[in-house]
Amino acid sequence: MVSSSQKILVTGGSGFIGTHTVLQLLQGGFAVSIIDNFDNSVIAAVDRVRELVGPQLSQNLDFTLGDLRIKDDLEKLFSKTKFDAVIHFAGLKAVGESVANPRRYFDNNLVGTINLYEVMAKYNCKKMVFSSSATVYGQPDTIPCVGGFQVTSHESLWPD
Ligand SMILES: O=c1ccn([C@@H]2O[C@H](COP(=O)(O)OP(=O)(O)O[C@H]3O[C@H](CO)[C@H](O)[C@H](O)[C@H]3O)[C@@H](O)[C@H]2O)c(=O)[nH]1
Repeated sequence: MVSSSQKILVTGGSGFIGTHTVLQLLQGGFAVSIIDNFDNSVIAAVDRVRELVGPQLSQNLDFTLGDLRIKDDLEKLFSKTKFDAVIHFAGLKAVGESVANPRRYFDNNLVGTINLYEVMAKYNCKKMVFSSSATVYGQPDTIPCVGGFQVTSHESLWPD
């Protein structure tokens, strides 16, 4: 493995924003672990990241096929690796589907995130970047949204 300063767990790291983030992290000298259940991605996305960073930095990337709803999947990861931080992208995000099937969204997004927090706490991992959504701002008067915007009443269950 190439020398790297910190180890970051990226949940949902084979998804759209996840792969871009993993690429930047590897190029920035971090070691990265991805956990993803391939609900909305494929292994080819991880292979492409490896291709882009090259064989040397690829040694700093490992992948686990796992599901945040299954706490044991997280336990296995955290018990063998000390993570400096977690970046959490593993979530479902189709607004229409979240209204049609709220239980699926509750399980994936809420239960998965609670499991993640609990296992992080157990292993004393205290840094988390949570990827939220601009939909928490409803229909803002101006774009782009910035952090100080008021969070409004939501138009669907999903941002909640
Ligand atoms: O329970 C789940 C649900 C999803 N995933 C994975 O999470 C990744 C999510 O990536 P997508 O390409 O579907 O989504 P985006 O990268 O575009 O979405 C990102 O930005 C969204 C905001 O717009 C949300 O914050 C979301 O969590 C975050 O991944 C996918 O690989 C999917 O397989 C899991 O591993 N577990």
